[in-house]
Amino acid sequence: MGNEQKVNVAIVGSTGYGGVELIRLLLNHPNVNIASVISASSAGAPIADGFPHLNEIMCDTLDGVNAEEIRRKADVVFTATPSGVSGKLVPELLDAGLTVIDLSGDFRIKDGAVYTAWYKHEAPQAELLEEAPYGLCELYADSGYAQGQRIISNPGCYPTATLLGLAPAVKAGWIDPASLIIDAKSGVSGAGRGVNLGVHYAELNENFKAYKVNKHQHIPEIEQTLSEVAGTPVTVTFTTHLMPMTRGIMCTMYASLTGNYSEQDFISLYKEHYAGRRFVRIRPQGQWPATKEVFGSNYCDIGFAVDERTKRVTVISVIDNVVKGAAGQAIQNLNLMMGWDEALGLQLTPVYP
Ligand SMILES: NC(=O)C1=CN([C@@H]2O[C@H](COP(=O)(O)OP(=O)(O)OC[C@H]3O[C@@H](n4cnc5c(N)ncnc54)[C@H](OP(=O)(O)O)[C@@H]3O)[C@@H](O)[C@H]2O)C=CC1
Ligand SMILES: CC(=O)N[C@@H](CCC(=O)OP(=O)(O)O)C(=O)O
Repeated sequence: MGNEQKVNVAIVGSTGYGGVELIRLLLNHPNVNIASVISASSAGAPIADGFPHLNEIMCDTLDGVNAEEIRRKADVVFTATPSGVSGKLVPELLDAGLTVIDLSGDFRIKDGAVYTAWYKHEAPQAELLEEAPYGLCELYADSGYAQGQRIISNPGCYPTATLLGLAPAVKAGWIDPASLIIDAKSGVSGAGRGVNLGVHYAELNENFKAYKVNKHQHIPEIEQTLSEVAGTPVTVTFTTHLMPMTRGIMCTMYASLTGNYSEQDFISLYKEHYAGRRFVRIRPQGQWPATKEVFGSNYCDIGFAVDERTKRVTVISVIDNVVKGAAGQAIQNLNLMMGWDEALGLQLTPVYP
């Protein structure tokens, strides 16, 4: 495809971890031209000044945040901006005629009051919350949710790993939705590029800590989708931990079985549920995924253990938070929105070792 036929995209928040990963992935996307990389704080500087790994790969200068200027250069814009920022910026971008894929939490929760209760700031307008489909590709692609949309809300990193790991069993009625416990761990890049004491090297190295216990903003996002899948309100116990590693999320999830289902039954159920979905890989019996096995890729790997003694199943789900949990899934959403193969630009083998 010649450059003139490619879709021109812009990235707001291109100096953050999500934005810079979008750059890495989109540079290899056959149908996309990165027309503008945008920064609120460093406009005018060459992007490679702050990111020397882009030297001689990307010579662009950072643009400022101006909806009309973005529209002059691009058709689609990724907003890899903090929650609260996206909620205010996205309406301006839509008014300028742009199509938006938002990576923040601002458009995921469909009830504005619930959003405000968890995120502690005002929700975007209700019409936009309703308009923006929740882009969890493997759960909704068959409904054609993305095609023709002018805004898609990209799921959160923890919800992606959790929902892909639990939805098929909840939908099949094999686990009691009242019994769900999710023990989640993330690498520190999940907290973004900003510096604070909690992510300081000396605080995190050789350490492992829980945070936001029962207060994490991803709880309502997880409950919203599981309730929809179960057809009944679902609440979850969800505990997040920080791991001394850069990338990766592992969710270890526990649920009570509603019948005598074996590990092999779970493997068959999930393989059927995700048939044709290339980014979900179901592990064979007795094999549980590790974060390194998806590092740098758009895969979500899932494994199971059934405990006949306790009548519970343990589901283990891993993703790379920056790829499947953010930039990779956002590109998957772009592909679906454009009617392209969902894997375009995303056929990445995990980095190993
Ligand atoms: N990191 C991850 O693993 C994941 C992140 N997300 C979500 O994606 C979004 C981006 O996350 P991440 O990249 O990690 O965050 P970072 O903190 O690394 O980057 C955020 C970027 O937003 C830009 N920004 C801040 N304020 C404004 C503003 N007022 N207007 C325009 N741009 C602004 C900043 O750059 P500058 O000042 O140069 O403009 C910065 O580059 C967040 O909403 C996050 O919650 C979702 C899933 C996973
Ligand atoms: C390790 C770490 O701090 N992770 C972040 C994930 C934030 C995120 O992705 O935020 P939204 O999806 O809500 O936009 C956290 O736990 O808050």
